[in-house]
Amino acid sequence: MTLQIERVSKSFDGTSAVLEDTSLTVRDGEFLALLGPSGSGKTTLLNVVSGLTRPESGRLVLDGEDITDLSAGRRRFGMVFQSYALFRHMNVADNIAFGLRVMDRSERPSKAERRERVEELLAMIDMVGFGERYPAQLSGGQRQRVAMARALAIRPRLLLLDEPFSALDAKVRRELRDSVRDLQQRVGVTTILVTHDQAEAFGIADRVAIMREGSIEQIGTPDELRAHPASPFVESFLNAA
Ligand SMILES: Nc1ncnc2c1ncn2[C@@H]1O[C@H](COP(=O)(O)OP(=O)(O)OP(=O)(O)O)[C@@H](O)[C@H]1O
Repeated sequence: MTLQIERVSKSFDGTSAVLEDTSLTVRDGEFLALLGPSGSGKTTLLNVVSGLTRPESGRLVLDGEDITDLSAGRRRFGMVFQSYALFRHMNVADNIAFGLRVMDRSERPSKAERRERVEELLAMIDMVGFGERYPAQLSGGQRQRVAMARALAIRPRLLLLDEPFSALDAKVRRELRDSVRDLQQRVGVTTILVTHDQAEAFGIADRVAIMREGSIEQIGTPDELRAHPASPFVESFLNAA
C-alpha cells in the first residue's frame, strides 16, 4: 500500500498550527520513521493517519483511495503504541484475536480460522505455547510482541507504531527492534514508526523523515541523511544524538 499525505494542516484550540501543509509519501512496503524533537508534530501526524485526529485541511490517499473521511475503525490499520496496553483480563490468544472477533460479520473469520491465525502469529513472534498466559505473566518485551501480533492479526493495510519500545530497557529494546523489522519484512506491510530516538530510527527504517515544527524538513535513507543533511537544523539534530 502506498500512502500519500497531501498538504495536511491541524491546529488545536489556542495553539498555532501543529501541522501546516504537511506532505509525505510512504511507499509500498517501506518502513518509514518519523523522527524529530519533542513537540515537532510526529504523533499528531500519526494520529491524522490513523483517523484518531481529523485534519482541518488536506487529504490522505491510500493506493488511490481517498480515506480522509473514513473513520479510524474502517481504515483497517494496525497500531502499536507505548501506552496501548494489552487487555489484562484476556489471555494472549484472545488478545491477538481481538481485532478479528470485532470485525463486521461479513468479513469476520470463523472460529477455526481465528484459532489458526493466532497460532500462526504466535509462531511468528516466537511465542508458541504462550496463548493461555495472561499479560501479567509476560515480560515487557513479550507484551510488545503480543501487541505486534494483535496489530498484524487483521492483516492491516498499514502498520502504525508510536514509540513502541520506549518503556523497555536498552537490551530488550534492541532485540525487539530487530524482531519488529523482521516481522514487518516478512509480512510486507507498509509501516510508519514515530520516534525521537535517532539510533532507533536509523537502525530500523528504510527511510527517515525528519520533522521540525510540523513540517518534513528532510526525508531520505539513513545514509543519505548522514551524508547530505539538507539544512543546519538536520545537521545539528543528527549531531546532537
Ligand atoms: N490534543 C491536543 N491539544 C492541544 N495541543 C496538542 C494536542 N496534541 C498535541 N498538541 C500540541 O501539538 C504539538 C505537537 O505535539 P505532538 O505530540 O504531535 O509532537 P511530537 O513530535 O509527537 O512530540 P513528542 O516526541 O514529545 O511526543 C505540541 O506542541 C503539543 O503540545
